[in-house]
Amino acid sequence: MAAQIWGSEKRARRRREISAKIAQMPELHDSKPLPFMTREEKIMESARKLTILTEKMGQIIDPTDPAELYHLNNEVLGLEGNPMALHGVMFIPALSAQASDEQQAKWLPRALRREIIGTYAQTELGHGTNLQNLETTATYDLATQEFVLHTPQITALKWWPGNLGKSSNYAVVVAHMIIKAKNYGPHPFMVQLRDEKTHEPLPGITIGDIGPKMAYNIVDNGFLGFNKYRIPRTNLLMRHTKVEADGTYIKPPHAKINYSAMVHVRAYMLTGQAIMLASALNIATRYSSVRRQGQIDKSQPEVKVLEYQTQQHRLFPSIARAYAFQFAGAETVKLYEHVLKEMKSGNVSLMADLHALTSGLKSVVTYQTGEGIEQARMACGGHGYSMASYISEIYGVAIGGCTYEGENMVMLLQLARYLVKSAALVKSGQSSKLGPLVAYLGVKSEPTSLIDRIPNSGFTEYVKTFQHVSKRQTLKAADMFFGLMEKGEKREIAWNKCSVELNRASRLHTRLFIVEAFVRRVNEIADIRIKEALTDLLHLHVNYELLDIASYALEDGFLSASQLDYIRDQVYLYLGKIRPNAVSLLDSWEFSDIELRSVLGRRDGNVYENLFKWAKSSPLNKTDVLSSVTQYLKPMMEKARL
Ligand SMILES: CC/C=C\C/C=C\C/C=C\C/C=C\C/C=C\C/C=C/C(=O)SCCNC(=O)CCNC(=O)[C@H](O)C(C)(C)COP(=O)(O)OP(=O)(O)OC[C@H]1O[C@@H](n2cnc3c(N)ncnc32)[C@H](O)[C@@H]1OP(=O)(O)O
Ligand SMILES: Cc1cc2nc3c(=O)[nH]c(=O)nc-3n(C[C@H](O)[C@H](O)[C@H](O)COP(=O)(O)OP(=O)(O)OC[C@H]3O[C@@H](n4cnc5c(N)ncnc54)[C@H](O)[C@@H]3O)c2cc1C
Repeated sequence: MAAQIWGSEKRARRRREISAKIAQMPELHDSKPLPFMTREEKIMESARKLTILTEKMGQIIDPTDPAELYHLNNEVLGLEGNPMALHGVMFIPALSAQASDEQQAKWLPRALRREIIGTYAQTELGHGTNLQNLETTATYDLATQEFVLHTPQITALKWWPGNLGKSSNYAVVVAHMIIKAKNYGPHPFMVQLRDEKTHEPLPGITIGDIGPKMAYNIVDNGFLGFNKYRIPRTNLLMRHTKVEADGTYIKPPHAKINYSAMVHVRAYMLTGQAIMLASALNIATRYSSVRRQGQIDKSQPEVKVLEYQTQQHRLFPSIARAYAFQFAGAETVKLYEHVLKEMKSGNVSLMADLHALTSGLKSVVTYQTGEGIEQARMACGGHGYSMASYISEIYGVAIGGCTYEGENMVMLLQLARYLVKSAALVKSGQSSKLGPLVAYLGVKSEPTSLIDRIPNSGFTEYVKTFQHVSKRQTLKAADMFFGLMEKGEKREIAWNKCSVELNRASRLHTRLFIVEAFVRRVNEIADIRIKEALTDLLHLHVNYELLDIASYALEDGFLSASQLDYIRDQVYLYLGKIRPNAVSLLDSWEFSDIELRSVLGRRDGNVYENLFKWAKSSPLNKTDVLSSVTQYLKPMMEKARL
């Protein structure tokens, strides 16, 4: 199963080898539990381990393999981030995709050797989503052949970029490029921020940390201001766009090609989210198979809480989602790598499809991951609320994904643009022009769903039902939009008035893609036992998801009430079938105790002993009487007794 999850036998084996090596290297372990550290201590601890990793990485992993690097990061540095999180996730990808060969030769080897630390500075205090209204300017000075970076007012301060505050000395900075008083829109520039020897900010740069966040606090998200700060013309990233010495602007082959670093993260973060969801579920499911509370049959002893149907219903559909996201994520990364290769050689024809797909997936996956992790936390009762479970930290980090790389509502609306264009093709009889991901919009469906009507139809009728509701909602939202415009409404106003319906269409389309990715994977599996276990999980997935969106299929009578009862019964049937495999389905992700960082979810299952040991090690318990008591509470009580 691990081979299915991680993509191959080899990958699963390598993960085990890497975990085993790390287990033997105490210098790479947390020196004490992270929840007992201050933010400063965590940052220090992370930098310590990061430095050792830079020295020893080659002994543990193949540093050119992103999957091995990601696993190493998760084990050693953990999901709360590290001082170079953005260096690998955005800085290097931005340089790789957007710098010219000459620029790459100059900067990439230095970045890869970690001679310099970089980040991606785009968002500002006043604007994140609306890139067209960013305020930082890069004005070309023809006389010196330099760009002058400037922050005209407080709202133009860069705000949020990870590791910008304290760790990075370089950044890819996005600024509006102005040449001879003409604004060419946002463009990426390579900018040195700090002196390479002293790490002091360079003159003209104001920089710092934005303060503690809901989670992800090892990362020093930062602010940055420029006071007429000059960089050479050749620091504009020039793979696709060029500015010649005389100020001549050569435009890129696609207007949004400079957005590729964002698409990179959107494509890769899906499996990252799946891992966080599976981690939380692993903790909760292990704990639920140890925790005994109450009886189902009063004549019998107390049961493991995992025997309760409500507990299974809380956890198992999310287990199915974690697998589904992992499989959909693997497909998306493949597509991304393909499009990136094409893009580098000038073929931009697939960019719109990739953008639409990643925008939808990013939104649905992060939202459902958040839901699933929070349910996992509640499924642990009181102990879920303790940092000993570590689930609240996992939640805090994962939920950030709903906001970063494009706020979810906004990204759903990006997919909706693509769906509306596709709907227009269908309506004008040009269905043959539809891309493969939306081809179903042009296919006529049966008048009613055939779920429960055709024996042994596998998952076909489910997929057709998802296609039907997605198509119907897309066409309905598009009709609403076109209708408003026909009535004379301005395009943007009409769009806003339909945006809730449009986003519903985007979610349904994305959920269809996820279901199809799961079906595709299960169909490929040769090992009969693995296929059986994943088929059960897929049954739960399609029935649970369909029940969740049933109103769309009921409103036009595509599903009947009796079919809905059948679907509901299937959910209950598969909850029971999955119960014996539940812990194994999560243990198959092979998270080590080091990586999971959960006292509650340790592999040994000694929950109570581990919790008591953990509580005793709390810094508050170093002394029996705290100074808060001697200084305040004791005098208060004494005064009251007089
Ligand atoms: C094995 C694993 C290995 C590695 C692991 C890697 C990753 C680990 C996982 C997780 C990451 C962990 C930690 C990182 C944590 C945080 C990092 C966070 C970073 C950031 O947040 S960076 C800042 C991100 N900011 C945004 O995302 C801003 C969002 N806004 C936008 O993107 C745009 O403004 C928006 C909304 C798309 C609109 O753009 P614009 O106004 O310019 O365009 P229009 O709306 O007018 O649209 C015009 C047209 O262009 C199309 N389009 C837009 N974007 C794209 C694109 N990217 N590609 C192609 N086409 C695009 C759009 O659809 C329109 O087309 P149309 O006219 O409809 O045809
Ligand atoms: C943990 C974390 C890490 C980050 N890391 C980085 C980084 O490394 N580099 C970087 O540059 N940035 C980073 N960011 C910033 C992040 O990319 C932005 O916060 C994000 O893009 C959302 O933009 P915003 O904050 O401007 O939200 P806003 O756009 O102000 O969103 C506020 C509300 O307005 C709604 N809204 C906005 N526009 C529209 C619209 N057109 N239609 C409908 N609704 C709309 C949104 O849906 C939301 O409900 C990070 C953020 C976080 C939380």
